[in-house]
Amino acid sequence: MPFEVQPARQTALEGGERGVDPQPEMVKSRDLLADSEGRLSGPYDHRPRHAQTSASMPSAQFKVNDLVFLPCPEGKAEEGPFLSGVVCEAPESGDLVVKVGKAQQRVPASNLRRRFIRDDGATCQDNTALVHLNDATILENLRARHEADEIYTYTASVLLAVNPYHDVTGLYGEAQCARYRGKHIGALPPHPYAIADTAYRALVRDRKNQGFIISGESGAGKTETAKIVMEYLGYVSGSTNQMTAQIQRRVLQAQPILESFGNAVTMRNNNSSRFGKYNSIFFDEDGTLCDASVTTYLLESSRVVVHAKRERTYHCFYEMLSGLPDEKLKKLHLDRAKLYLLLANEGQASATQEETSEEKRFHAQFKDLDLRNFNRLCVALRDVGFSEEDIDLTFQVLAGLVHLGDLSGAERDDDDESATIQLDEETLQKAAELLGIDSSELGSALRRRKVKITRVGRESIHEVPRTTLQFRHALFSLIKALYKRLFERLVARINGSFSELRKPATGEEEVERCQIGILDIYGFERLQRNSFEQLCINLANERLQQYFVENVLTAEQNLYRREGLPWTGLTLPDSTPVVTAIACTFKTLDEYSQQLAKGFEKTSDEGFCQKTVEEAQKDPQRKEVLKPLKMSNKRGSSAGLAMNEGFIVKHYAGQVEYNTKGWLDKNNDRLLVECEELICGSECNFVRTLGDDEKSKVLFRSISKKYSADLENLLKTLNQCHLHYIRCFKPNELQKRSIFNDNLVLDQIVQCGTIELVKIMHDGYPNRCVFDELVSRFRGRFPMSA
Ligand SMILES: Nc1ncnc2c1ncn2[C@@H]1O[C@H](COP(=O)(O)OP(=O)(O)OP(=O)(O)O)[C@@H](O)[C@H]1O
Repeated sequence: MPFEVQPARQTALEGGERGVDPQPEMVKSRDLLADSEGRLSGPYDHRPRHAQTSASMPSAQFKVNDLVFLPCPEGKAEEGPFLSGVVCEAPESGDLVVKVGKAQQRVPASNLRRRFIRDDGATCQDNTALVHLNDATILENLRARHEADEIYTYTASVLLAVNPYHDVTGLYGEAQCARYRGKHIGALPPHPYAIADTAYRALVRDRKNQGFIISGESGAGKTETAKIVMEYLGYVSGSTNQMTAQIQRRVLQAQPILESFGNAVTMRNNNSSRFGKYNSIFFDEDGTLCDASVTTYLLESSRVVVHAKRERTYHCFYEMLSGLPDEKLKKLHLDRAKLYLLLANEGQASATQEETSEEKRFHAQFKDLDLRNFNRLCVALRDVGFSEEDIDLTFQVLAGLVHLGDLSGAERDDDDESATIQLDEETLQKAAELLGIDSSELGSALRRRKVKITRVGRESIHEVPRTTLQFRHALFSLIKALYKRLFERLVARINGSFSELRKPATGEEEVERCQIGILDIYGFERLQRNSFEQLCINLANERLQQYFVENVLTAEQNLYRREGLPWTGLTLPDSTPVVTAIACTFKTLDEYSQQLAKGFEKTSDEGFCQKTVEEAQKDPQRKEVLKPLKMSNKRGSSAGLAMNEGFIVKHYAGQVEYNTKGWLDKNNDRLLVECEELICGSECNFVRTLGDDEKSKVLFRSISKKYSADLENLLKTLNQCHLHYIRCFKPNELQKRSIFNDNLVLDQIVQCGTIELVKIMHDGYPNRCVFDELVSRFRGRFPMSA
């Protein structure tokens, strides 16, 4: 190499015996981590060193008084995954004796992890700077930082964020943005502002697209972190003119709209995003914000009609009921105090008085928040350019859906083939009026279905009563389709509002723009009942995890090999078998959904499930990751499912049991023809535009195919960006501050590949620069002769 890049400063750890430090207690931590000028080593700021990262160490490597972690004995998991102790006896071979509290126990060396306590009690801002690197010390570091409200920690270039579940004073805002502006990573405590600043400077300097992948479980803090990043980008890109200021405001104001319509209270998060989103912010050649857009992915539309106990449907419904003034509610025939079926949990149609009171109490806790968020939503809608009429129409459609939902408790005497469903006429009228649909046509479409009968070569259409199940299916499909399209309409309006602000074309060539994309996508899900939506969500997580492995971990190892560095390599997780298994599952699902749409009576969810499992078992790779349900008894699996009602997928983040009931239908984007005709024929312009009047009367349009294609497009977009990763962690399931559940966090650390990342970054060369880039940046400073 003609120009050698010096690794960063050497630390005192360097050069010691591999993995053997001087007696930790006797060495000042400052000595260990300081360079020759006494500066503490921080992120990107240490030479490669080879600490032990795995638990398996020979006993000879331990000495008496060494601090260690040992795994918590089985059955005591609630105490956390590790116990801390100190070595009291270290024979050359055989088990060591470790003191834990007052007790002593014999432990094989391979079960021990080394521990180190700094004299000053300081934590590490970058996990790669930990003296001993293993899962237990990373966990300890994150816990100590979380306790001190230092919620951000680097792992080389990846930012880890542990949700504080409260507003940490002084952490954000303009003064903090100003502090981070123009500073190198590591100059200040870890922060999303620092990563955002790095991305922005790289965009301006190198004219290269930048991307943020923000990942983590539900409730880990992805959406909040995405907003923090956007806030910083808005700040740093300045508001030099009115248009920029307006775009900035709209980018930020789009978020409450998306949250009201796309987020809901779930068991894991009171503000859970039930869709994925990719926010793109465009900058012109001077780094001024000039445009923005948002792309959304697969809204969980089933939540509009069913949600579990102690969960809610989308916020906007409750916000509307809490916030609309009385006279507007009256016009929409809504009663603030009523518990509507759409807004209550699944069992409400037949709930006892006690259950209804409990449900009301559950909803009451969100009342004030709903009211505040209603006002926030209205301000945001106006800021983004919605007229008062548009806002009223949006609530009108929501109210129409609420009344439609109230029809869902209707029953029919299914023993009498000629009987039709008994619908409450007043409710039907209210729904029809608000949606601009003729109430008798609405009633008729819900009560009867059209059947094509061919006799002696002649086709005729007959109407037959729907069974209770068929009625509910038609009603729910109508509600889901209208809500999903309303959501898509809002997203389109938000995007349209950015283009309205864009500079009018001057006839000159469009300026070259670069973008920063921020991906906030639903985290891995393993619920009590996992359906089609969870498989889609988990596929996205598999693909993104694989992307991370390939683009960060594998790329890093390849670079070391190319540069001729001594590197033994790590075995990295490979998502390919799971991704292939899901792709094959979707293919089979499409075949079956298509057949169902065409009216093949024998096509069933069970048939699809059976074929999926059978096909997987024939393929040596797929059968390792997609398995039949484990039957705990003859009747069903542990979750009570029968053999052909589901399957198990072994994801990188754990094993998930999927329930395949209803998938053939869920996978079809086309609405029943009778219901589609109602929307397209509405007297209300706004509702009519929500119709899908595709002329080709195809009966099936695959949701899984569209979703997979969207996902691949997203990955292509990410491929064109320089990526920055933020991994969010959830410290407890209770959504409470100051609780750090070690087991829960350790699971997340392991699942997201942090251990491998730390190992690679720590043992490798965290500072590097491509030779050509270096030359071009510093050319001006070289002597003429160079
Ligand atoms: N940096 C933060 N500061 C304060 N509170 C936070 C922060 N990050 C998250 N929270 C709290 O945690 C809650 C959940 O965060 P968020 O909605 O961002 O999670 P998520 O990962 O996007 O979840 P989901 O996948 O369910 O949408 C927030 O409503 C907020 O109360």
